[in-house]
Amino acid sequence: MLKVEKLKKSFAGADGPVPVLRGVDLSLEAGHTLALTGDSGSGKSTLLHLIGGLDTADSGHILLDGTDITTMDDRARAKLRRNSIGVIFQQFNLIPSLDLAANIAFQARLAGTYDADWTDELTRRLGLADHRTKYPEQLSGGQQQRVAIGRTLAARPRLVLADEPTGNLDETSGAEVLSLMLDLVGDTGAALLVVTHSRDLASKMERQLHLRQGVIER
Ligand SMILES: Nc1ncnc2c1ncn2[C@@H]1O[C@H](COP(=O)(O)OP(=O)(O)OP(=O)(O)O)[C@@H](O)[C@H]1O
Repeated sequence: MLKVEKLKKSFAGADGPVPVLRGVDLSLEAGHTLALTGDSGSGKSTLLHLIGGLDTADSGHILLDGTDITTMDDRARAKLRRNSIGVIFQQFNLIPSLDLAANIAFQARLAGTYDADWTDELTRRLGLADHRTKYPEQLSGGQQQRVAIGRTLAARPRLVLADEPTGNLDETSGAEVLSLMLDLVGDTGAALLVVTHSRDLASKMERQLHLRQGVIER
């Protein structure tokens, strides 16, 4: 479902462009999970942003179910992002003026895929049912992380991209949230790509790839 080919990306530096991704190749099938590890600054988040359509590559291809998103215009990419790709950021990005229930429903409503039963089930399974009317600032970090996961999965994306999804949680709640995320992703048949520093988290994914010096280590 996801195929990345010869992907390159540089950022402007004081002495000219600094290459971050030097030709990344990877693939991920529907219903499967993949961990991407690599040293700090190796380009993991950059790669995730490109796959998520949040930034554009210098060259190479990103195929989502056969459609090349690198050749799409901004509007088409935004639509694809809304309808097919779910991104879970480290910093939650919840909407402060919306309560928990509205935050969880937000993306699904935008995508036109809101399903009240599925959203209720997600809210319950994420252990958030008693907090529906609370606002983000009234929630703990772990609860906010679970809302961010719920919001993404409520829209039933085909591809879920997660950047350190348990980075702000202690070990026990991190493990709980991860196993819940794997169950929920399994239930929706989505593909999951997780960027992480944690070997433990990476080992819970079916496959692990390591990014080093701008390429996937073989
Ligand atoms: N918008 C930007 N402009 C300039 N340089 C950038 C930009 N985004 C990232 N970089 C640089 O690209 C490199 C890779 O950054 P990236 O955030 O992708 O790494 P990472 O592997 O996710 O790191 P970490 O594990 O620390 O989060 C870094 O050297 C960073 O400074």
